[in-house]
Amino acid sequence: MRTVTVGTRGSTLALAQTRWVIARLKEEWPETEFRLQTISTKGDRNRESLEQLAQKGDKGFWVKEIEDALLQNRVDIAVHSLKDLPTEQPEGLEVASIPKRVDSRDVLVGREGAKKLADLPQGARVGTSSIRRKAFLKSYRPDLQVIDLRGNIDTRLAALGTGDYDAIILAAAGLIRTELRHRIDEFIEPDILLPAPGQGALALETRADDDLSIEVAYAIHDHLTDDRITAEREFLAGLGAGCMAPVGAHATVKGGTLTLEGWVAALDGTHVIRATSSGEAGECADIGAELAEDMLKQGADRFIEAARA
Ligand SMILES: NCc1[nH]cc(CCC(=O)O)c1CC(=O)O
Repeated sequence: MRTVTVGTRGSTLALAQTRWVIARLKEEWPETEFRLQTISTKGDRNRESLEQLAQKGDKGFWVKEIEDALLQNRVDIAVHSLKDLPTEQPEGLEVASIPKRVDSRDVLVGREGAKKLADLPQGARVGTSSIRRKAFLKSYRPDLQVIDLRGNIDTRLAALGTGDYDAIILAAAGLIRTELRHRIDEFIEPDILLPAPGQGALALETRADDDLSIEVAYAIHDHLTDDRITAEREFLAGLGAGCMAPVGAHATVKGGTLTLEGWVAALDGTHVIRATSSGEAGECADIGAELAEDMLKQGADRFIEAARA
């Protein structure tokens, strides 16, 4: 029996999504043995300074050590939240497979009596560490106090219990995958809070010359998800931005036509540039690149620069 080692971070979410991936792979490859290997990343160890890491241009702080393990043959397939994976792969590695996406929306989890974004009292305290969520929330409701909230899902849910926050905003996918769907009070529609590029999707990364692992991973590839996230990520890359930018992107496909919506915001939410672009789903990369160009012409670069400074 051949053995494929699957590597991921040690967080509850990383483990849940990797167990799901292994179960799906096992269905496709019943004769293969899958071994789960956890790897700690800089992002796991430096929770306090993610913004600093991002500002130094250190984009891969959730994935670097896992990519090293791939390159050194310690793991064969790496499972990442696509949202955390830089838009370019290092030499020798590739994204071999994009499994079917779950819900890409952001959600609100509230305290007693604070169960919907629109119904939060004037000046309510909302916890999130994402500058994208912060900017879009301030644009929608300038009265809200957006307060920094870091850590993994368990830490953030626990913070809600301390009374320091009226509500927190998280990705639906993280709660769904860790069997915490019952904690969701509101799914926030993309016309209010446009999700991060790739949110709710996973990426299976392999060595570019490891044909066997590529074949194994590709068995759970989902073409529709791939078209959508390709458009979203090309948009992000075209803006010259990374996962810590005030940028949202969300693609949908209907009858072969892909529609990509993109937003770029000022950090304080006082300005949001919004645009959409559509075309044949097969042209997903071009649709993303064109939307980025369009947004840069509209002055989006000053907001991306401001976020970097
Ligand atoms: N940056 C952390 C991160 N990376 C992926 C997810 C959620 C799962 C996903 O978007 O696929 C989260 C947590 C969150 O944003 O609430």
